[in-house]
Amino acid sequence: MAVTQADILRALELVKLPASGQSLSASGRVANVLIDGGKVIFAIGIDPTEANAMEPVRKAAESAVGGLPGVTQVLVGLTADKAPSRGAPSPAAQARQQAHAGHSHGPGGAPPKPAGIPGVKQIIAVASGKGGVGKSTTTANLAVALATLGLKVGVLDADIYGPSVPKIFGITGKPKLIQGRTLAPMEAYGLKIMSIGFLIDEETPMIWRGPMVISAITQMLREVAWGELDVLVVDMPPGTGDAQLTMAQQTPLAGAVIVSTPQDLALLDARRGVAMFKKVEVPILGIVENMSYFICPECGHRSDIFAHGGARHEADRLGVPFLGEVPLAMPIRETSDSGRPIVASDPESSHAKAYLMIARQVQASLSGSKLRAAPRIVIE
Ligand SMILES: Nc1ncnc2c1ncn2[C@@H]1O[C@H](COP(=O)(O)OP(=O)(O)OP(=O)(O)O)[C@@H](O)[C@H]1O
Repeated sequence: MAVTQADILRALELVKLPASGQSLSASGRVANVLIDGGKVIFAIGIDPTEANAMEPVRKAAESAVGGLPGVTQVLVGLTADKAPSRGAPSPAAQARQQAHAGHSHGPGGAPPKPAGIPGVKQIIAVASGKGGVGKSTTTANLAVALATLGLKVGVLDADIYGPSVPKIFGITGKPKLIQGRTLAPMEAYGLKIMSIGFLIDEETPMIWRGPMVISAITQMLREVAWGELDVLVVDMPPGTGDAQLTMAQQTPLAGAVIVSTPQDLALLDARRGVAMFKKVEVPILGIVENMSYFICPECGHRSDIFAHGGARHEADRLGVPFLGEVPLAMPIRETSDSGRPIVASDPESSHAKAYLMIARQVQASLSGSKLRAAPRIVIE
């Protein structure tokens, strides 16, 4: 007999919340229950600050529901997309409201910063205000370029909506479990690589991917044997919604690179991206203008099809560094889509040199910044 929502809630009565001892079913935190034959997927609503404390609850919920007759697979995610049922809005929602209202955090109101990853010196995010602007291509080439400069580099593909890093690096297969829950990262071009694409199957419904962000990012950051890294480059999900904000809050970021194309609409989204990171007090390392101008593959002629230079202008306006421009060029697309990022496969090309210039600037600003310090809490 197929499992029902009532069966699931009954099983979750046995799972207790650490602080109150209340049962998970009674807490009203269980949301987005999807039942597909023997497959059960649901989310547990939390404040982003509770992510670590609620991880054991998530695991207990998974095993409680996994024990029900007829259940073959269970996926449970912690989500801050939905405010928990305690009346107060989640910090993610508060931050978003403040972003709209143009307020900064009040006294003591800065969100607590997550702990760093042992062995990983600095973590940077590559983000974009909207999809399809070349964020993953930039992540991959920037990572190879940073390695070319002599750094030990890892790449974490946290783009829950379209994990494309495995394809860009030509990686197939699954990472190996090396101890308990710890995964060995995959390797390519001297980089350590982990992707959300290795952890969720392609059929996971889109609507459920947002709620997965906290548990997915926690797992990929803390349950992967990264070893010693100078820099871990995180390919963020595109956009500036709650999922992205939560991820920016939950990751101990030293800074963020924003990728934009030169069109006005993309720049508007890039501005939102800058605002999002500023809101959670992550320094903006700079803006990259991708697909800045077009190089004709036949004659090498350059055309500024989108009136290039918009991102440089926008960076000036926002008072953040402009890191450089990358042309819309066939070899970039071909190498990226065939698993050989151009900085690795044609390091002497002008395109690879554009990424190297960006990497040099990123390295320079990182060497001037340590991992984010804990926030200063002011009590007035
Ligand atoms: N500078 C460039 N020149 C030519 N093609 C490019 C360039 N940058 C990216 N592309 C191509 O554009 C497509 C989208 O790029 P990519 O996947 O990097 O974007 P994205 O912003 O990460 O997208 P998504 O939001 O879907 O994750 C890919 O086919 C990629 O090869």
